Amino acid sequence: MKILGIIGCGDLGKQIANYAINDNHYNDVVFFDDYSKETSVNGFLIRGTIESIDNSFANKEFDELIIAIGYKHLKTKKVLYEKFVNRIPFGKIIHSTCYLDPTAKIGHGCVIYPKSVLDANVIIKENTLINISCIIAHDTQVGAHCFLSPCIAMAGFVTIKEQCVIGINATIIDNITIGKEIQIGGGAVVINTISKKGVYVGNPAKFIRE
Ligand SMILES: CC(=O)SCCNC(=O)CCNC(=O)[C@H](O)C(C)(C)COP(=O)(O)OP(=O)(O)OC[C@H]1O[C@@H](n2cnc3c(N)ncnc32)[C@H](O)[C@@H]1OP(=O)(O)O
Repeated sequence: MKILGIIGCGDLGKQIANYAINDNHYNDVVFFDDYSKETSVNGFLIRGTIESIDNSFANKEFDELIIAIGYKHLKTKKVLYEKFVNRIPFGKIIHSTCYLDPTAKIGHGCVIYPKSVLDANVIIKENTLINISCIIAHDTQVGAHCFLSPCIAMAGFVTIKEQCVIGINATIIDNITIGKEIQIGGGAVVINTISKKGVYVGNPAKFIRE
């Protein structure tokens, strides 16, 4: 009996719970949430707030943790990961419909949604979420605490640093580096390395604001 603890019982938490159970990664899910007034969500117990996580783990109420906090709050997602990583094991869900080359490495706390493809030597660092149908080509690295929206295409030897948000259907050509805390808009085409923090949109992707 393996139980997943999920931080955040919103839409993202519900999706991850669905994959956890219906794709056979865990036998049960419990939630921790600071805002919900409910006692359960979709039939899964809300055990308490984030403050109750340590006690709950000590009482063996769950085995592994995953953080379901969305792209607007990646800093919080990082802070929570760092708060718990040295005392509670983080889980990982790679949906069974994904293709992963055997050389690809996925960090703890990651969730890879259905039909994504991760080719040879891809590295996904800890606590990162990859949405449906992303294509990540060989030798590309995605940093910790990132959020990749659906249908992103990344060519080979791309490096994405930590806490980046990549919008739906963005394309990133090969040998590009995207620095930390950068947001790429939906449908953008990134053809140059980007290091200044901020939001970039269009084809070719250009800076629009901090
Ligand atoms: C499963 C899921 O749902 S996962 C989530 C998927 N969602 C996404 O991928 C969302 C991606 N988000 C975007 O593309 C957003 O438009 C952002 C974050 C890039 C920008 O949002 P905002 O800061 O609110 O920008 P705003 O809407 O004010 O637009 C600013 C300017 O940039 C332009 N712009 C905004 N987004 C884009 C875009 N994706 N491509 C091209 N131009 C864009 C606007 O037309 C506007 O131009 P103007 O000043 O000439 O009128």
